Amino acid sequence: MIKEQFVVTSAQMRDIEGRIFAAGMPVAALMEKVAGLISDRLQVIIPKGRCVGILVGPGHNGGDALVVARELHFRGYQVWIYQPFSKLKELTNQHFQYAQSLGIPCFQEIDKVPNCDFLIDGLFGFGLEREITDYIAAAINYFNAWNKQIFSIDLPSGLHTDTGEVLGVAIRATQTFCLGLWKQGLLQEQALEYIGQAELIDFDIPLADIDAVLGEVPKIQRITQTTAIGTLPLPRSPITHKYKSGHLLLICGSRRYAGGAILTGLGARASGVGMLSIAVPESIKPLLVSHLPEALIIGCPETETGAISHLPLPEKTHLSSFSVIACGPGLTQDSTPIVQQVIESDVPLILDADALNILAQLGTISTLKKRQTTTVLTPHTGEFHRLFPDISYTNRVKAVQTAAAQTGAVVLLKGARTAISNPEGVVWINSESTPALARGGSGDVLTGLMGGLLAQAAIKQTPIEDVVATAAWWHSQAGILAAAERTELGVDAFTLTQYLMKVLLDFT
Ligand SMILES: NC(=O)C1=CN([C@@H]2O[C@H](COP(=O)(O)OP(=O)(O)OC[C@H]3O[C@@H](n4cnc5c(N)ncnc54)[C@H](OP(=O)(O)O)[C@@H]3O)[C@@H](O)[C@H]2O)[C@@H](O)CC1
Ligand SMILES: Nc1ncnc2c1ncn2[C@@H]1O[C@H](COP(=O)(O)OP(=O)(O)O)[C@@H](O)[C@H]1O
Ligand SMILES: [K+]
Repeated sequence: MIKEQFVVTSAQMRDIEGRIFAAGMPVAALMEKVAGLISDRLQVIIPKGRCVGILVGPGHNGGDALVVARELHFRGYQVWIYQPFSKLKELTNQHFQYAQSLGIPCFQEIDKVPNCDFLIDGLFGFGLEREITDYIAAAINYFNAWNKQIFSIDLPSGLHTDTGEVLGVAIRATQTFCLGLWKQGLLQEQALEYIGQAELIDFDIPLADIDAVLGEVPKIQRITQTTAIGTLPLPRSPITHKYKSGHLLLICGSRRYAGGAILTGLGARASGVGMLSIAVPESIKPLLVSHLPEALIIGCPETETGAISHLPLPEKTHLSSFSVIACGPGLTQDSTPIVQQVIESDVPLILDADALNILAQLGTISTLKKRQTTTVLTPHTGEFHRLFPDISYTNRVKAVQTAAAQTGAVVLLKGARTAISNPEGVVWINSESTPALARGGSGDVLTGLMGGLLAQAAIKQTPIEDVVATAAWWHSQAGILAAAERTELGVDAFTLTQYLMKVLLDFT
């Protein structure tokens, strides 16, 4: 595990830091080390000599900010301090006294602070536990209204460390310097607009202390390039053959949504899967053949609305001849029998889009209870709510953990920060993506890509949730790459499929 992978709650961070102090590291020394690292980063970002306003809170977040204030002051920046609190923690108070003794202007009244272009937010860190109110809330609104660059220490002040919820009001940061280990709240979708650009400031927390605190609880991890690349079916064995690289069956599409079937097929193609079969209604079979000549297109009998009515598999090729089945994109809700059939099969299964809506109608938990093999659900928030009406997804980490535990499935909740959990509560969070993906069809691409990767993973016995996480990472990295070359408006789902391969060229 690399530092960038760990994700902690405020309680876990408190325990980890507690071990460091108990081992003899003086708190003041750690504060000096941490704030020194932040000062170094800021001196690279903020032009020399500029005016910098330091917002100081009552706890050690404020202590960090005061050390930063002192360091920038000595480096020639025009520093002032806003510190409206009457009761400061001991160490914070000492730093405050020293800053005043250096002649750094300090203000307690908000309307006295001079204007400046850069603010350092050291009001609250992972010690914030209750709603921010009255004059502190007013101050945060006041500084947000300046629309200047704000650099937050550890977390934007006002965000709940674990859920990312805004506790009354929160600083809208341009950049957030997260200290030591990623806080869970920074990886939650609802926090995104407050965090700005987030980066980790590593202050050499010993792995032994991390393991001692996180060891026994289910891991909540951040997907990184390292973890994702490590799960890819690369390099290939020189003596492999097409049946050793998995056989994926996609069941998708309808007369109304032919495009969804094509996009899912193209996502699967990009995964490198050895054999690809795609079951679609007979009437759109020619279309699929023309887009995916390498795939075996199975034309299915269709309902009068043009949905798949059942699989016409010839006797010899029954479902269990496939490594994985991915079912759902573009099916419409008129294809319940086929969804029931695949759920009742003993083949590893991905359910997406309309297959999820049908599953919700059939009864999520009761229907899936019968399954003994791998099931992956890939809802977006709307589908999630239909599947699990009683699970709140304010804390998306808790939401996927609960849904996975209830169903025994791996649950991927799509969004700006996609979260994945296995039934034991092991969570992956995809912390890098792009709003360019927020377009119809990009989810279909993910389903195909994921199906292809899972079909290949069966060979390597890779944990299912690791493969699902790699698919989410690969998919969003392709979106990021495409957006960089074509802007965030230029990533339609078909284009996205064309960028999937470029990602690997960049990273392998
Ligand atoms: N552990 C370490 O030594 C290290 C910590 N580090 C740094 O310290 C940060 C953690 O420090 P922390 O624990 O002091 O908490 P922090 O967030 O600064 O302040 C919370 C204080 O605010 C108060 N308060 C809370 N809610 C409030 C509200 N709504 N409105 C008003 N007041 C409110 C509350 O006081 P209370 O009123 O509850 O007595 C509490 O004392 C961490 O994020 C990192 O930046 C690093 O330097 C590494 C070494
Ligand atoms: N704001 C966003 N930022 C980053 N990724 C997003 C955002 N909104 C949606 N996505 C991603 O785009 C895809 C949308 O999938 P989905 O909603 O299923 O679309 P569709 O069903 O139309 O294919 C998902 O992978 C999701 O994670
Ligand atoms: K802060």
